[in-house]
Amino acid sequence: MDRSHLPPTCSSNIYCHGPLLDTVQMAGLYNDSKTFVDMKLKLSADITMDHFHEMMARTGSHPTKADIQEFVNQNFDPEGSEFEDWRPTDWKDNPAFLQNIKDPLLHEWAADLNRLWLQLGRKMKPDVKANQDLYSIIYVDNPVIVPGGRFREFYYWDSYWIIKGLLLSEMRSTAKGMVSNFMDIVERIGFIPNGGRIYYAMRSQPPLLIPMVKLILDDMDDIEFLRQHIHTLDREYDYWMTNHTIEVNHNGHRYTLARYYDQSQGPRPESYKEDVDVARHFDSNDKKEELYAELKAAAESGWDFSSRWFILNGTNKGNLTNLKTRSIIPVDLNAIMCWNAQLLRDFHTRLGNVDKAEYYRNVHARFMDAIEQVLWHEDVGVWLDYSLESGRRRDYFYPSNVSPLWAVCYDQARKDYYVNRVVNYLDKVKVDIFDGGIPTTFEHSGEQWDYPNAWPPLQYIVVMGLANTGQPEAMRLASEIATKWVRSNFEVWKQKTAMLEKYDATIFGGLGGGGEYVVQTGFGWTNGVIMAMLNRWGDTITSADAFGTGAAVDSGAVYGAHVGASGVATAILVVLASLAAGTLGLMVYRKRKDYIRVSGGEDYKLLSRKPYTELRSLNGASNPRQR
Ligand SMILES: OC[C@H]1O[C@H](O[C@H]2O[C@H](CO)[C@@H](O)[C@H](O)[C@H]2O)[C@H](O)[C@@H](O)[C@@H]1O
Repeated sequence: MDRSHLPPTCSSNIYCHGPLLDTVQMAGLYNDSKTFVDMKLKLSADITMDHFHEMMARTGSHPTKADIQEFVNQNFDPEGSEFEDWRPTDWKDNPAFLQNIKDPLLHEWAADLNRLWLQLGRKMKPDVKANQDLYSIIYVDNPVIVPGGRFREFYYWDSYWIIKGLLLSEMRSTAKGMVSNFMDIVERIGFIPNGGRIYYAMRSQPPLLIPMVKLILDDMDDIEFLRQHIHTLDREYDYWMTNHTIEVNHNGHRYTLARYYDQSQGPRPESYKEDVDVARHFDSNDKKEELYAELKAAAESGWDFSSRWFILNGTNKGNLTNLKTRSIIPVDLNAIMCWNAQLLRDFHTRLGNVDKAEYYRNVHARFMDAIEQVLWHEDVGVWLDYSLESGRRRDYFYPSNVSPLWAVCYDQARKDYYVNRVVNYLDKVKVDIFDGGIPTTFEHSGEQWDYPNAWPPLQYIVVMGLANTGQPEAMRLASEIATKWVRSNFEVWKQKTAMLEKYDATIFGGLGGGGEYVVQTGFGWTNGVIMAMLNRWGDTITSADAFGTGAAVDSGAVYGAHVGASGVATAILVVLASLAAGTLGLMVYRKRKDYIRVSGGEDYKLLSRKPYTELRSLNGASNPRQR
């Protein structure tokens, strides 16, 4: 397909396309390509371009790395220059959900996580609004909680779990402010970009704004907020229906289903060199542009990158040159679209908009049917992604295969049947054999959304999807997975005093890795997911099993086994052992709290006795020139 008529990733000839971006990014000045595109211009874009042309003329268009570094130093301020100090005014140190957590170590940890919001808040300087052209950050009125590390701006789908956590922390005005920002952005841009930077403005991320509003309404029941923004929610949904759906012919019927897509030219500015290097594999400009589109569509999915989007001879083998994201119908995106339609139906019903409610009832029914007919597989007992290339299912394990449970997009009249089949499926693929959580896939490609990495949002989708069915076997499995996840995250916290964006499913307390940047700390969605799990299972999860090992065995199961085998005396011993381990652990844990680790680009650095307030400035100093 000819893509030459498409716009660049944004109009800025500094941050999104053109010779300056190409020259600086291809010089590889920084360990992380995102560093440069997050820097602030010292002077206007025009003057900066003049300086760039002068530098090119002076060097005969062959500048050395030192020339380019000098040009950047003279014309740009470091990344992070857009923020001013901000302490969330609604933060409190003892939100009620902490009382649900019985284990003393986990209780203390949850209080620490609550404190982490103070490090992850970002408020823009007024100058960003006045001089937007000098910045790549997209101006928003209200402060936001960011994921952390290199992710200094809002991220669309991350915000769902961040808001979940904020509401547990009773930071209602921060949570509502973030949702208000999104409403404003939909009105200004027409949809929500992948993240809060102009270089993300031609692609989105999994559409979770409508579920975010549901979180807000469940917490505050603010019908006026809903009334004020309902048209914006309609608009966001329309954007996805218009730009991301496709007709699928299946068994003689036509179904409308959603996929990730891209409508821009060029590499991702924030990973420019990485994309250009992969594109060298292709000889024509058209083929390179096709690759860039697949890379950007994969980034839109939130799973950047994964063998989930590889198609090679009909399989999921291969590498980034085999990306075919746009040719795959993903279960989770369609489950979310279906869920959104149901939520919009409910919202309009509450507001008395009968016609709109009826419209969304129809949309929801069509998604339910399409998901059932095209994505559900009776013989496998689960939903599977679908390849538009082959017209066949992709029978590979992904946690997203069970996302219709989370989104409640299956026939409720046959709930027990679906839930039993899905529990059997999870049993068959042995999701429970991993010590550190559920892996993203079973493919070891080296990409970050592949084996052995385990990601917080995926654990949440599986766990809450199972738990919310109310079916005993599903709830037992949910509590088992949640216990394992909490303990493994806690193990990392004990070792590094850090929450990570991803972990290693195969190792209890293992760190995630792979992909194109080092594992990041912070971390917005990780904190939100742990808080949600502790809130729900805090009365039963213990930080270690009865033997104090923290091994990935559900404590309830261990307790039950002992009661069955040796009677009440053993049970009492087990409980006493747990309490002793908890108290001892708390003492050790308190001692360790003098240390904080941050990701400093290459690896963890131990920074002894740094108070939390310094963490933010340390995180902001990831520019090598500043170290
Ligand atoms: O810079 C590379 C990519 O980084 C982001 O992706 C990862 O972090 C996001 C923030 O936590 C998360 O939403 C995403 O699922 C991760 O894979 C960014 O979203 C990508 O667009 C970007 O290319």
